[in-house]
Amino acid sequence: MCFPPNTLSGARAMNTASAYRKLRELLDTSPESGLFLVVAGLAVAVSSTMKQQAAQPSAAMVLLLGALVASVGLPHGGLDAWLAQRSGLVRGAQQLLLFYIAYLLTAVAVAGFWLWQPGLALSGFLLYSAWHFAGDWPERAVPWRFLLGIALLALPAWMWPDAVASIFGALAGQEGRQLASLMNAAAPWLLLGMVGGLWRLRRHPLAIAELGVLIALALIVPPLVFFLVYYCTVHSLRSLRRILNGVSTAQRPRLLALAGLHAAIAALLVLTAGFFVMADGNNLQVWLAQLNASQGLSLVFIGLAALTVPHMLVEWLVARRGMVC
Ligand SMILES: CC1=C(/C=C/C(C)=C/C=C/C(C)=C/C=C/C=C(C)/C=C/C=C(C)/C=C/C2=C(C)CCCC2(C)C)C(C)(C)CCC1
Repeated sequence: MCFPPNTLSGARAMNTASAYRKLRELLDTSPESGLFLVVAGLAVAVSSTMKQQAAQPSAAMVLLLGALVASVGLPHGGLDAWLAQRSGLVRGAQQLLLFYIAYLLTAVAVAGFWLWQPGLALSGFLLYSAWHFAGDWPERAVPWRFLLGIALLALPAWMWPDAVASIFGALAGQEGRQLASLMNAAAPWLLLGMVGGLWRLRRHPLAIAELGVLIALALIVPPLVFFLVYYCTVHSLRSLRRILNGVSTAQRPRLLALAGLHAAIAALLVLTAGFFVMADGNNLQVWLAQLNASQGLSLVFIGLAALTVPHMLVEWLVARRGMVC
């Protein structure tokens, strides 16, 4: 079919305008996606100068990891007690106290299991994280949700085998290194399956864009940078936004303060537990001054693994009562 030239350019302009309007609408409902795309672009630009040092995570990188996880990542779990109360799972002060005790005991049990069986604990952590992270997108069918999450976590081990082996080695010794090489071998096949499964998200262009950028990010930037960009922008902020969307504007500052308070307590508890396990008779000041990158990684990731289990349990119990989190 032929059009006079001015009709064609008019049609093109209308298409561009409506695509732009659609993109604005999508980003308005999911502002963290816009932030993620910008931060991901910056991470790619910066990491081109970082590649060599990043093979072994440095102390500075681990310090940044700890600071960002504590300040941006932890708060999304800091509303678990509030969610439990709001959904009716927990009623009254006595049940709230029991909730806190159960939450802490579950976290301590996971950390204890990690110290006893680090290889198994790391494998379990990767599996339940894969399930948990895939919940950030609308895919709900069990095999695809697992595939999506596992592929995302395996991708860094493909292009960054040494860095991932050294991180997993710090977390679980030789078994951790073996797991990294298993993930390195599986990553291309998982990627193939994941890309093949993306058609299931065809009605969600923003989800496809995010996953496409995440795949590129996992392959281009060092593993800890990939984790930080995804975890802090997409995972944590999305989870907070979903909760805050369900309350009035007036309630939001109080909820954010509550999330921050719980995050600070959780970070302090993880540090205290780390001190008791790792200090080796040193006082707090000496222990903190001597903390190396490998111990810092253990503190952050074993701490996260321990908190993730009660966090996921609360999410599951609350979702069964019809609440979004
Ligand atoms: C409520 C409460 C509280 C709080 C809580 C919280 C705050 C929580 C949080 C939670 C959370 C916040 C969770 C998280 C999660 C996370 C995750 C799940 C992660 C994962 C990761 C991974 C899996 C990674 C991997 C890797 C590596 C390691 C290296 C590189 C590569 C890669 C990336 C692969 C407390 C205790 C105070 C008390 C009681 C109650």
